[in-house]
Amino acid sequence: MSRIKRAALVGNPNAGKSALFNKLTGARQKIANYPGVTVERKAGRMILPSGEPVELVDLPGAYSFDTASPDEEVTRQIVHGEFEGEPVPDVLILVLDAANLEQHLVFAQEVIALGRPTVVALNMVDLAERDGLTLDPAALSEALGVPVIPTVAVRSRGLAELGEAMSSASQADPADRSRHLDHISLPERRLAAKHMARAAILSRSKRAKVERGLDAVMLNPWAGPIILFAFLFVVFQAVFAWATPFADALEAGVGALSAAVTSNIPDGFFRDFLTEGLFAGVGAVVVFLPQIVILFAFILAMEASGYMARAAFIMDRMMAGVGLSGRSFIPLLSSFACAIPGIMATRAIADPKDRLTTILIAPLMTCSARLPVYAVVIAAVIPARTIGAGIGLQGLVLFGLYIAGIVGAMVAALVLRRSFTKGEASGFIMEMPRYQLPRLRDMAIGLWQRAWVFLRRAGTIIFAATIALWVLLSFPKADPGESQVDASIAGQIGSGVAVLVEPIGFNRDIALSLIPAMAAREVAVSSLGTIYAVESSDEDVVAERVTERIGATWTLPTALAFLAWFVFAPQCLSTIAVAKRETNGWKWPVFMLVYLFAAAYVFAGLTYWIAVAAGLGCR
Ligand SMILES: Nc1nc2c(ncn2[C@@H]2O[C@H](COP(=O)(O)OP(=O)(O)OP(=O)(O)O)[C@@H](O)[C@H]2O)c(=O)[nH]1
Ligand SMILES: [Mg+2]
Repeated sequence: MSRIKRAALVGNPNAGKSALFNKLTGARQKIANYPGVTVERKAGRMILPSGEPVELVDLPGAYSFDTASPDEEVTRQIVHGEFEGEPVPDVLILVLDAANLEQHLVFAQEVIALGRPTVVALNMVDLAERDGLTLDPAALSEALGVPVIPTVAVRSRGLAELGEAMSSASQADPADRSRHLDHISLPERRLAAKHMARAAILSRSKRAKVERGLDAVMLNPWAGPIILFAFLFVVFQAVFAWATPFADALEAGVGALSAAVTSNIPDGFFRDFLTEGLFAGVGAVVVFLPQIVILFAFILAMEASGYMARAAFIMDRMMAGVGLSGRSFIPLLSSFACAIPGIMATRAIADPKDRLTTILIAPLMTCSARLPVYAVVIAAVIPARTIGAGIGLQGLVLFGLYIAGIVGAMVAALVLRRSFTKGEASGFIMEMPRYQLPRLRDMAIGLWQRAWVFLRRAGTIIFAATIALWVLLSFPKADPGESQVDASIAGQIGSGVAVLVEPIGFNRDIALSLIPAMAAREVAVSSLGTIYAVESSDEDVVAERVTERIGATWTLPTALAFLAWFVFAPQCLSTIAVAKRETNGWKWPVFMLVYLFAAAYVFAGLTYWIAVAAGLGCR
């Protein structure tokens, strides 16, 4: 008996490959309802019903083996056994969207023509049923010459049968598989797909399509953008309004812990480390967990429902205006979470210059690491009141900062496309995924993963950068009456840097916080927390909240300039590292650093001087 060692999931984008992969291996790969989610190979272990272990590889979706984009190239190489260090898979699991059969059968013929042991997972049969389709898997199997197993990946339906079919497929006689599907042209494949789909669909009820009605509104050239804009507006209102009670509770918790430490641990190095470094510093970032969770709840719902691809479609026209296509929109929207997956997602963009431009502007999209920075300053200097119709002023300012990032990105793209990455905008074709209600379980897992990422950052990079700063702030010890910050090594360095940033309205504390914040943006908040705690430790044992100190010591022009700085400043080492990897060298990441820092300096300066000129400087 021949044993299967390796199997690979292939198929069109958004067929449900990763959903199947997760169920078969117990992994938690990202799945979302738009094409181009998976951009690199991921391996996991599945156990066949016979007890045999198999290495299963999840691949990026592809439309054809005539590859256009870097992610499709990975799929082509692995399936053809050309991927370095990876033997050719023993069995291919060809995943088809049952509700989109005709389109998916075009690439399916190319896969089957390879003549390798293949099993078809006819996935999403639940959606096909919802659309009123009755399918005949046997007829499809007959037409394709390979076994066809109906599955519903997200409900684990059909998995055992799929496993059985994999075992027998690897044992089938190779002669059975020669279907002579190769050497036929694309138009011929399209025609054959049409016939096969017709034969496999037994009946099609005339059920009214909810989708079409919905899309008539969602994709309408007038209503579409208004709905998208309104949706984003609600998101940022919610980030402030809904999070407040939770954030307050967390803040009280951190305060109570700090107070408990102060009263139970004797005065000294260790106590200062806990209260000034850990609670005042790292704690100042952790309290933004509720905001992060709310933001991600919206992003995940947008991804799962199928609205993400609609948003890309709506934005395509505007993107074309700056020389990009709607293709760039999804990587850019992913960058709202974090620029790293955003930059990775550009692998789905075929045109190299489109892709490079998108990588270069991705850091301008407001990532979730900026949220604590924005939120802390907004809470400190913008009054928490409504400006009528229940619209919160703080949420409005936050929304404005996100818009500033988007506008900045568009202007940057416009300039880049006429200079460094010159070229025409390429066309945009994307299939619209079906609308689906987000599944609660998937949402919960997604939120948990994001919360965990945030907390892990707090416990690692933010912790390390803050503690390093705290140590530099604590030595040498100040003489009585002298400020500890002024006396410390960090204070000396801060005063040096302050000379550079004073023209744009930054004070010494800001200058000081910007240096460790090169590691990650949130470190600006934890650093300010630690700086203020060190400064106030004599009078006030329990650290004062950062927001109160900022409100009391910064002028409004300074606070606004600080916000403008963070719209542009590329303060994230990991983003630079990923940009280096994805562009194969240092040239573009260095370019990115230079242009973004220059923009940050200019715009922070402009903001400061305009605000001062407008008389906002008076308290
Ligand atoms: N209703 C239903 N939804 C499914 C099924 N399988 C997957 N989905 C959903 O379809 C969407 C796409 O699933 P993915 O697993 O990300 O698709 P993929 O083939 O990996 O897509 P790419 O990585 O872009 O190539 C997700 O929103 C899934 O939750 C299914 O059998 N039924
Ligand atoms: Mg996938």
